[in-house]
Order: sequence, then C-alpha cells, then structure tokens
Amino acid sequence: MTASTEQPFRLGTRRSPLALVQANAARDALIAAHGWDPDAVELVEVVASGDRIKDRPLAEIGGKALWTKELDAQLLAGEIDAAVHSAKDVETLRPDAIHIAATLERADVRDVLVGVSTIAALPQGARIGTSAPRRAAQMLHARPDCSVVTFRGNVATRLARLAAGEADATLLAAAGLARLGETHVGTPLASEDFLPAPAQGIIAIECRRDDERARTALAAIDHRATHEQLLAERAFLEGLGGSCSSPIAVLTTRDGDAWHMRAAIFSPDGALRRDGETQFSADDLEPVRAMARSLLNDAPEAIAAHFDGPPV
Ligand SMILES: NCc1[nH]cc(CCC(=O)O)c1CC(=O)O
Repeated sequence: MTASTEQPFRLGTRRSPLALVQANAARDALIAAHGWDPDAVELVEVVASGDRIKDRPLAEIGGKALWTKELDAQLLAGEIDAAVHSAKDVETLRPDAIHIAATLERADVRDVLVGVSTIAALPQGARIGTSAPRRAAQMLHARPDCSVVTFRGNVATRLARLAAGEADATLLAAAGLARLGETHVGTPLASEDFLPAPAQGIIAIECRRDDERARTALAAIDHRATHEQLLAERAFLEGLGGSCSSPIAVLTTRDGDAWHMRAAIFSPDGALRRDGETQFSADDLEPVRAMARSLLNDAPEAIAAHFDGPPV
C-alpha cells in the first residue's frame, strides 16, 4: 500500500514521550510487516484526560478510562483506524465495538526500584513515591515501616520528583524506562519477588471490531504468545472484578506447552496478602477464572472490599 493509492492508516496515540515511542514501534512494525511506504502510517496525537490531571491518584479521578476515553471516541467516530495503548492502562471492560487486534512482543515485565539498590537497603521509615495500588501494597507488605507518597505524571516527572527529594525511592516499569532509553536508571526487582502488574510491558493496538481492513493489517504484527498472556491476565482481572484501584499482581510464564500464572492480591496497606497459582492453556482460561474465584472467596474483607467480583 502507498499513500498515493490508499488513505494512510491512522494510528491514534497519547502525547506522552512514552506513548509516542510506543506508537512509533507499532508504526514501524506495520510498515515492516506489509512493506508499506513510511508515509502509509500516520500518527494522530490525542490528549487524554489522564494527561491533563496530574496531581491526584487515578483511582480518585475516575480510573483507567482516563487513558482510553478520548482515543475510543476518535476510533468510534472513524477519525483514527487504530489506537496504541500500554495494555496495562486499558480498563478490563471495553466497549463492545472496540477490539484488541494486536499486541507487540512483551518487553521486560519487571519493576525497577529507583533511589536505592534493593528493598532491604531502604532506610527505616523510607517514603516510596508511587500512585499504583499494587506497587504501594506490595512494597508495604515487604516493608511495613515505609510509607507511600502519591507520585503521578510521566516517567520524567516521577524521576524529577525523586531527585527533588519528595520520596526516598520510586518504582517504574522496566519496559517504559527501556523504551525511553533510560536503561541506566535503578535496579530491576526479580519478577518472582515483586510481581508485575497485569499486562505490564505489553503494547496493545485496538481497532473497531467491524473494521476488516484494520483487523487484517494489525493481525500481521500480532505476537501470539504475548496476546495469549494478555488475554489470560485480563481474564484474571475480569474474574476478580479488579480495577486500577485494586492491588493486583500477576506473573505469567511459559511452562512447557502450557502457561503458568502466579498472582497475588493485597489489602491497600499491604498488611494482608493472598497468593495463587495455576496452569492453563490459551484455549481454556477457566483455570485462571477459577483462581480468581478462589482467591476472592478466601480473601478477608480488607482485601475483598477492593474487588467487585466476576461480572454478573
Ligand atoms: N501507568 C503508567 C504506565 N503504563 C505503562 C507503563 C510502562 C510501560 C509498560 O508497562 O508497558 C507505565 C509507566 C510505569 O508504570 O512505570
């Protein structure tokens, strides 16, 4: 396809530096997979409400739709053909007319600790800068003496707030740091010890469910193993009725021909933690939903209160 014979493929993206790197990765993948001219894919920058409101925790200002609402509207209005997202920021329940058509190969799933070299090296009573319930709870579970200060904004903003002494340490996704070229920052935490967020490290590209042209174009860049992990982790989230205000951690790894999932849910203060694990195959996610059910059934109220349970 060339831009002269057909309309360019319009890829919607947020405007943060990380979002733009991710959108360019999707664009490069499309161009390479189809042998398209560089101008056959056009990036369309969209301002998300989450990028405008920076001083309050996400859970307080309405959750993850803050990252998807504007891109969804443009997609449904036909102003863009697809939207590129950090899959981690895409809410569990999506409009019926929108379909996750492709995922790029999952990057490093780990969180990076910045400010100190290990969790054990945190000074007594250290302040952890984060606004992610999972990072806060998991860290407080390991270090109940620490406290959490709300840290939002893009990666550069958070690093600047750490440098300004607003916290003693912060946690950032290795995937995001790497995409921004910040590989020298901090120390990655082993994913088995500090479990990642559902979908961390995955770039997802959505299109209209009924748009065959876009679906075909995007199928060519889909990384199947990543897509399988994403669907499984999203099924787990759905089974819990979890949102971005629920402290949920999950790690999916290959186990021979099958997949293995480890998960943990927490009370927000980190005092309580429940762990689960299961094996599953991509064509049967029931074990994943069963794990969500049994975790919730056994969870004390201090944990369960932050989950809605499976959809009815
Ligand atoms: N919540 C913001 C967000 N969404 C996705 C990433 C990183 C990239 C990824 O996980 O793919 C980040 C930054 C961070 O958590 O440090």
